[in-house]
Amino acid sequence: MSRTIVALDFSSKEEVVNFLNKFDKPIYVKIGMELTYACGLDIIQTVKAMGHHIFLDLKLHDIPNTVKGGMKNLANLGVDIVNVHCAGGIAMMKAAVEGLEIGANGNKRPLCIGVTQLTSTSKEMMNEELGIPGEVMDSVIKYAKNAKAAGLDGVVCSVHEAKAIHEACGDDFLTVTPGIRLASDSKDDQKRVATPDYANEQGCDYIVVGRSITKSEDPVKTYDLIEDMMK
Ligand SMILES: O=c1ccn([C@@H]2O[C@H](COP(=O)(O)O)[C@@H](O)[C@H]2O)c(=O)[nH]1
Repeated sequence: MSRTIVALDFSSKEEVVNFLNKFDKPIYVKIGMELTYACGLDIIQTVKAMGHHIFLDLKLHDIPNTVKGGMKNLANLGVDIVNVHCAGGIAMMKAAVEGLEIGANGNKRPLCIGVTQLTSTSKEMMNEELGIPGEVMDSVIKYAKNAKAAGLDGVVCSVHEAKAIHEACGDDFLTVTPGIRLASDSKDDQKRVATPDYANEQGCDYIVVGRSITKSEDPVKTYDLIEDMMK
């Protein structure tokens, strides 16, 4: 299966269908808050009917009981991955997994991963604005270990932390890495960025790519180029 997850950060079903119609094979896509808030969860069935794999990126972050209830209702949508913010703590992450297991009712549950430090967070921002001292790496590793202790299947992190996470949490603990840019791209709002070849070198399990593909002149060509770099 493809290790490139394309972020469908669009605001209408029409844009999504036009974009996906360019591809002649199933791909892995990410449905986040922009698309969900515009189209509702029904968009999942539209994308699934086209044969694509789905990472539902709603980043749940609330008290444990609320996250458990939320996950119970996300478990049966047929998506492959869901997520929470690790900042919600171990009890909240455990509740997320419990909710998924209840909702899946004996069927295979979606994988659940935790967002560590957002790839738009720099060391300066983390230290000064968020009040978390030290290196981003240390905070990310702490969150990853908590996620593993809570029974999560992996984390969202930047490429720069993926290798250390595998060392700390094991090779089968998933690292899903956004903040991917081609050498010629601008960084936009992302801070901890890397190229697809570097992601591959660092052993990232999946990369998440949005604008570099969706805003490219030829999205399929750019997708294929990125996929080649991940081989
Ligand atoms: O730490 C994170 C967590 C999630 N994202 C999401 O990934 C894509 C990246 O899009 P680009 O256009 O390639 O920057 C986007 O949907 C984010 O919500 C992230 O970037 N960083």
